[in-house]
Amino acid sequence: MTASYLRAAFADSVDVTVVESRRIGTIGVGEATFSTVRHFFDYLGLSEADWMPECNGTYKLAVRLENWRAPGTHFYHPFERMRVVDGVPLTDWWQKVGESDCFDRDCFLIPWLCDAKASPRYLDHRLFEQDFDEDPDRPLYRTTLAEQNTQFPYAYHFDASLLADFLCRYAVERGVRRIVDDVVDVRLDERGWIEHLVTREHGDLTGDLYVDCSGFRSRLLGDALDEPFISFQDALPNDRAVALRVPVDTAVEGIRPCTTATAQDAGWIWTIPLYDRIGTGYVYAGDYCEPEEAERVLRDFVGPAAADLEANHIRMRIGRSRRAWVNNCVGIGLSAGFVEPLQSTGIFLIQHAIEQLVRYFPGTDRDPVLRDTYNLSTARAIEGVREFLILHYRGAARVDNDYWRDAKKRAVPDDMAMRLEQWQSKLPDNDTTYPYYHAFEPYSYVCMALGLGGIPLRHPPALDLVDHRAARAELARVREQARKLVETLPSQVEYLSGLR
Ligand SMILES: Cc1cc2nc3c(=O)[nH]c(=O)nc-3n(C[C@H](O)[C@H](O)[C@H](O)COP(=O)(O)OP(=O)(O)OC[C@H]3O[C@@H](n4cnc5c(N)ncnc54)[C@H](O)[C@@H]3O)c2cc1C
Repeated sequence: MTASYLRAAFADSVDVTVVESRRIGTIGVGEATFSTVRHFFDYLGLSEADWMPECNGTYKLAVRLENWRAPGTHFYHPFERMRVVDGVPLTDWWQKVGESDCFDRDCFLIPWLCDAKASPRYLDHRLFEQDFDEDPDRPLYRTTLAEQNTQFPYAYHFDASLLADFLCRYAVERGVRRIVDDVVDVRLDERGWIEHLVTREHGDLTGDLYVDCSGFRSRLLGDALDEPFISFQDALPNDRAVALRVPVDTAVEGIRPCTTATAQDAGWIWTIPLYDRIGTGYVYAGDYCEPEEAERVLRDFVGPAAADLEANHIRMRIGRSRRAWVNNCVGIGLSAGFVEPLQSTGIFLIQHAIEQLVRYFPGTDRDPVLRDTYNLSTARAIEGVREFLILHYRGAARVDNDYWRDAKKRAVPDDMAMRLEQWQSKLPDNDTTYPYYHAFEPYSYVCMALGLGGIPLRHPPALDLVDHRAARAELARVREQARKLVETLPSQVEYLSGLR
C-alpha cells in the first residue's frame, strides 16, 4: 500500500524500493476495511472492476455485533451517518419516540440491506443512496452544524494475500523497484540515523528515508532504532488470534455485506465473507484462554466445514511505538502499532499514516517540525481507535465470566472516564467524543452505546418539551425507504457476478 501510494503521489520525483522477504510471510489476515479505504483506491486510479474480481472483493456496509449485550442479541454499526431532525440526531429522538427496540433498523437503512444480503449498487452501478438524496419531497427541517454530507456507505472485504499481489504488480508496473530478499542487519551512523540496510543476497541498500513495513517484528523502528513501545494491553487484553479460511458456495449461501463480530467467552470471532470463501478467526486474551481451547471454539463455531482446515495462530502486539517516525525511519502498519482487529482499523491506520507521510514528507532540510507533526497526528489516530475499542468491552452488557467482568474494571483514559459519564445523560455527540481524527464519528459511539446495552442511557429532557411529529415522520420514512431498497436492489452475489 505504501509503495503504490507514494508512487501515485510523487511519480518519478521519488524513487521507491520495496524489500520483501520470501522466507518471512505476511501476516495473512486483515480482510475487512473501513469506509475510508475507498479514497485509497480512488487515489491510485483503480475502479472496483479493476481490483475487486481479482481479490475476491465484496462490499461491507456495516459491522454486525452479535452476543455483546447477551447471547442471541445483535445490532449493526452501519457506515451511514445519523439523520438529524430539528437539530437533534434521530437516535436521540428514537430514545423518546422509537416504536421498536431496534435502534439500528429504526434509524438506519443499512441494517435492512445487510439482512437482505443486498448489494449497495444497482446493476447499472448506481449507488443506492442516490435514490433518496435527490428526493425533492424530502423536507429539510431546521438544520444545524451536526448535519453533514452523507458518509460513503461502504467499505470492502478482500483476500489480503491477493490484494498484496495486486498492489505489488500495480507498484512495479509504475516504476517501484522490488527486491525479494531478507534484511539481515540495519547499520546506523554516529547520529543514530539509518545509514544502510544489509540484505542477504543484494548487498547494502541505501536510501534517504526508510519505511519500516516489517510487521510485528518492527525490524527497523523497534529492533534497530530501539524506539520504546507503549502497550495498550492494560485496557485491551486480547493478544492472540487463531484464523481459518473456510470455503463456501456463495451462490447458494449469498453474501451478507457486513463483517460479523460475535462475542465469545474470552474475546470475539470475526466472520468476513469474501466472494469465494469466509475468513474467520477468534481474537482472544491469552490470560483467559489457551490456544488449543481457542481453536476448538473457533472450529465449533464454523462447524463441519472447518474439519480439514489448517489453523493460523497469531500473537498480537497491541499498542504503538512512542514515535512512529524516528530520524530517517517511518514505521507504517504493524511495525508502528496495532489496536486489535475489532472494527477493522489496521488498514485504516496504514492508509492514514501513508496520507500523513505524503502531507509531511521531508524536504532536504529534514525539518523536524514535519516529523513531529506526523508523529502527533498518527499517535492521536491510534489513541482514538483505542478509546473506541475500549468502549466495546466497557459498554457491553455481558458480565457472565471473569473476562467480561474484568473488562468493566480496567482503567480507561481520564478523558474517556468523563465521557462515559456524559453519555449516560445524553448520547455521544461532537462535544463528548474523542476530539482528534481517528475515523470514528459521534454516530459510531452512539451505535455502540445503544447496541452494547451496558451503559445506562436516557433521552435528553429537552425532548419532553418539544413537538416530535417531524421525528416520527422521519422514523417512518426510514422504514419506507428501506422497504423500497430491499425490493429493488440486486443481491450482492448477483451484482458481483456481473462485475466479473
Ligand atoms: C488477527 C489479525 C486480524 C486482523 N484483521 C484486520 C482486519 O480485518 N482489517 C484490517 O484493516 N486490519 C486487520 N489486521 C491488521 C492487518 O492485518 C495489518 O495491518 C496488515 O496486514 C498490514 O500488515 P503489515 O504489512 O504491517 O505486516 P505483515 O503483513 O506482517 O508484513 C510484513 C512484511 O515485512 C516483510 N519482512 C519482515 N521482516 C523482513 C526482513 N527482515 N527482511 C525483508 N522483509 C521482511 C515480510 O516479508 C512481509 O512482507 C489484522 C491483524 C491481525 C493480527
